[in-house]
Amino acid sequence: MSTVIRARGLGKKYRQRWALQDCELELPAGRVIGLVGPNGAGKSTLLNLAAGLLAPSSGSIEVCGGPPAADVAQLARVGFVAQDTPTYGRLSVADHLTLGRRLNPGWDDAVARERIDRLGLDPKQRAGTLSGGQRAQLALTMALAKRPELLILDEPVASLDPLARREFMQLLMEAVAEQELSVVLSSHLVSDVERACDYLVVLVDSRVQVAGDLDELIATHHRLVGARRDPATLPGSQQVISASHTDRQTTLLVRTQEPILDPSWSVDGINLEDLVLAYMDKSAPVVRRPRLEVQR
Ligand SMILES: Nc1ncnc2c1ncn2[C@@H]1O[C@H](COP(=O)(O)OP(=O)(O)OP(=O)(O)O)[C@@H](O)[C@H]1O
Repeated sequence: MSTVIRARGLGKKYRQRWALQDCELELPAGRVIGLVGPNGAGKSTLLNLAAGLLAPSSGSIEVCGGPPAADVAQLARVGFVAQDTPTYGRLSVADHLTLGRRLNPGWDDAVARERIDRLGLDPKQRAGTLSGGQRAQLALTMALAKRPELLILDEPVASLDPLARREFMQLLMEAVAEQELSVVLSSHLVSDVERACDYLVVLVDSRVQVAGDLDELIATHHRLVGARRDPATLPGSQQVISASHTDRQTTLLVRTQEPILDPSWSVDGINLEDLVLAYMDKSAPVVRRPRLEVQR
């Protein structure tokens, strides 16, 4: 398995406050990786470090085998769409493609034109007069036409309506099917991750809580419901991620590779939303639990 992003003890501090801490990641190439977490968790910070727009305060990060944005070749390997899907308001759609062609050695003009055509964008229209959804699509088209090895998307659909969001994700998934591409996509919408991603990283309060293959994570996490019990009495092979109790009943979310044989538990599978919320719960004090949007 080759690695597209490798972080070792990575941290970023703004003045006295850590936005990202002790980050250890080994993200596999050729996957669509969902980076999920509540507002302020550190997602943009991690993605900006990966894009080379920020320098680490501690540790190191490697992208596509080298330091981010270290030279022209490294810059060409990575396509980045920042959170506000930036475009040049006074330039037309066609001007954007000309700019892309001049700035990027591996630019694929056929891909860019075909996508603009398919999206029904008028090449003469200024980017400043496009709708939010069209601007996001233009930014994605620019990033894809670079033919990057890694595409980094920072909450690309956050400001889009559900239809524009779906169209954006559709275009992305088509591109992933057509090009050999690794994608890291941040979102606080579980539904986007569910639809698009096959690998998950959950980031809460500046720390990575869990990272892994999505199917494997879902298969190894279970909800246990039974008579009230101290979670500390569970076998060592069962890691308790979250626990809640009533007077008589205990509900746990546990991670284990092994079958749960204790007949006193009723055992259920979980979905992605349960998984993400459990890891948020695990890291957050009850009084200030972070918010995660679950939109369908
Ligand atoms: N330039 C900056 N100066 C000071 N603090 C910053 C700066 N950028 C981010 N932060 C802080 O770092 C923390 C992480 O921010 P970051 O933008 O990485 O989170 P996020 O998970 O992307 O949030 P969101 O989902 O709201 O975009 C937050 O507490 C934020 O206030």
